[in-house]
Amino acid sequence: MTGRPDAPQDRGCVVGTIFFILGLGTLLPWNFFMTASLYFQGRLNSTELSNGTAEQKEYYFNNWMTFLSQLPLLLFTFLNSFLYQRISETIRIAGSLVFILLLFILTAVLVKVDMDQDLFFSVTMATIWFINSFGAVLQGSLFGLVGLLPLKYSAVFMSGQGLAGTFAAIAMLLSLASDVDSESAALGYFITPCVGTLITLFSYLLLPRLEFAQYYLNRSGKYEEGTTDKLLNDGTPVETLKLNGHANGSLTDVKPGSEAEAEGEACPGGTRQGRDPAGKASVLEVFKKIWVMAFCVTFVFSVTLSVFPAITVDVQTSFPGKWERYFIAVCCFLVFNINDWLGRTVTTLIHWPGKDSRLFPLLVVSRVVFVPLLMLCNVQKRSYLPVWFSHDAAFTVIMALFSVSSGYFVCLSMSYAPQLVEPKDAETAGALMTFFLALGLSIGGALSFPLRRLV
Ligand SMILES: O=c1[nH]cnc2c1ncn2[C@@H]1O[C@H](CO)[C@@H](O)[C@H]1O
Repeated sequence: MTGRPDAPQDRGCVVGTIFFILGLGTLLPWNFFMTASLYFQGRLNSTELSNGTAEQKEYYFNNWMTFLSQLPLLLFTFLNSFLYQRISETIRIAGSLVFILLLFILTAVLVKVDMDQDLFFSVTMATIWFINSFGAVLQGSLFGLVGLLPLKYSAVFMSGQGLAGTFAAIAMLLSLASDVDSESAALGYFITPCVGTLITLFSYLLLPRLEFAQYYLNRSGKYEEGTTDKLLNDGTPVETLKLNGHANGSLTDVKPGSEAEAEGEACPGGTRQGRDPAGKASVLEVFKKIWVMAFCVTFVFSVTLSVFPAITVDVQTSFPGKWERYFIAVCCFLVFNINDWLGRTVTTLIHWPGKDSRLFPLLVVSRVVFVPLLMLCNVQKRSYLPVWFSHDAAFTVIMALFSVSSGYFVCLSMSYAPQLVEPKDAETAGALMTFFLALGLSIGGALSFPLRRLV
């Protein structure tokens, strides 16, 4: 670690905490929305009387939800990689958060509104599409932003994302244990993300006021054109950190200079560079430098989503009785999310294998063994495969290793990628990696259908 004499410190880890909240805030809403799928299905599957005969219409809610969440995620993370420079970062991030907030308020209000099933289905599907479109722009932009900070911050951001899943799993468990009706549970599932999104929005707006964030986030010159570029482009330490105002005025009153000691971590490229849009590498050039990490994140998520949750939710406990009710919530969702979070969080301390190591992609590919291992657990109903691991403990151990490794390798891939390019291209690298993350989620989700049939 090389100290930089002119780098301000992240006093009290405020910037770290903000990025943790931003991570949490990007995934919390959608995780809660998915947890409420029983409420949606309950509203859609009640029997309706039409032409005098009772009729139950099949909406294939889960399939549509998967499709209409993955498609905009792929589309908008892809578009964001190319177009992010054309729309100001504040608009992309704050704007997405505001729309996500409004969509959740709408969903919460609809809990209390009686509605024709077809209309309810259409409104819900449109909501799913828009939440994920804005979520994609939000994530792509934040991964770009966090790539400009030292490596540790990517890990902190992803750790926040991991905690979102754990919260959703705990909420699921609480609602199971407390026997609340599906309407009240749904209200809780939609109001919590409203509050979460508001906190996230305020945290984001605080960022430009912090010296540490200004120092790193302005290195790419995203807040200003012209003068600062020339000031910073020569790569020599700058005594006075002179920053222009944010394009929309939110970055002002920067205290000149920094008396702080080095934060203890080097910035990605070691030299400060200003932003010169014309000097940025093309998306293809950036891809050529980060393709190994892009492959890794895609592969890790493809393996993870190919069995979780589609196959693991069908595992049955070897201890019938009261435990049966909680088994999936605990051993599938809680175990996955806690360990996924742990795996992400340790990368704030451990970075092994290194970003150029061949062992890294090798370990990522070797995670494929978890697919047969989980298929050989007590998945019911099954047609072809034998049960090798019928005991709950065996399933839990396999799940724990599967999810720790998922979180660990995803987090390292996402953190390493911006370090493989010049600082001016770190934002493009982060945005592009978000697309590959989404690609992994989609490939995994698609593979889960044939794999489930193979069990
Ligand atoms: O939109 C997303 N962005 C980033 N990670 C996601 C997203 N959706 C799901 N996961 C991640 O996929 C794994 C299984 O659910 C979890 O690690 C979760 O955090």
